[in-house]
Amino acid sequence: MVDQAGKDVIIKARGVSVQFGAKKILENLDLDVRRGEIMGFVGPSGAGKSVLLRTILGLNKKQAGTIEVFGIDYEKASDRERLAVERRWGVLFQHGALFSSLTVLENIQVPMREYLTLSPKLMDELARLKIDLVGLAPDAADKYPSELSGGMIKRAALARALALDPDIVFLDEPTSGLDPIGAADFDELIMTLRDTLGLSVYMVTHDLDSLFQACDRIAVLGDRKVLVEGPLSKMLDYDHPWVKSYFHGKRARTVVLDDDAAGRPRPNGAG
Ligand SMILES: Nc1ncnc2c1ncn2[C@@H]1O[C@H](COP(=O)(O)OP(=O)(O)OP(=O)(O)O)[C@@H](O)[C@H]1O
Repeated sequence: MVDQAGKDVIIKARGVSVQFGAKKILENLDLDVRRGEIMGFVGPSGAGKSVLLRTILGLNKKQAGTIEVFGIDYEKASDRERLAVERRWGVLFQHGALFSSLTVLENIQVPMREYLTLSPKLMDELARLKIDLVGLAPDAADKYPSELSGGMIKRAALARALALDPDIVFLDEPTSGLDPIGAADFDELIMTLRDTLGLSVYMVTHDLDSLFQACDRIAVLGDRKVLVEGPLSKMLDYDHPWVKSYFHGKRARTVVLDDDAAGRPRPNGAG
């Protein structure tokens, strides 16, 4: 699948509607996510960012529309096709969601046990490679989640999301709860993974720093659909009350000014 710009599209949603009882959350929503990009999803609280993510993953039912991931309509797919799709995506749910009774190494091996048939020795080796990939020290392998800092939990959860070498990872508020330095480090890691592995990243976030620094494109959810999507420069020019107040608000100005002070170029032609 390629879009009008000739880019390879790995998630294509058309006319998606989701409601709970009488409450419409998403209505006639269209979306394209391209291969190899970090796409950030923002919007007011309750706009449906998590609902959209869960709907793409097949965890919520939709009332109308189609969603194709890697060209496969997950809802209509056979068990075999579903399995093939699930092996190509990784998910980092909000708050990390590691199993507290398992070590980091064992957590990372959960998807391996579910989807692959590997020897214990090979699984250990692979899990240790993932631990290294996300920048955790080797001794993190034998620690339990309760022994880790917030930033380490996020990295361990990311290592688990990467366990099957996915083409795309879904991240739900990955930097929430991290201090600014920890959050910036996590963003750096995500960008490195995109660059080195060609990973596509679907990231729900409230973090303006992440949007300004890490995202190639942004989609704003509001009024039950994607209000606007594109690079940051497009968000900055977009005439909608919420988009304006978010991208030109006091906090956004601080991010831009901090960037200027640090002499770093702003990505995507911002400002
Ligand atoms: N399983 C469900 N049953 C009923 N209502 C739901 C369900 N899941 C979500 N909702 C409702 O859908 C709306 C959108 O929720 P969602 O969590 O997607 O918002 P969000 O944009 O992710 O918000 P936030 O930024 O606060 O995380 C909310 O009103 C929520 O109460």
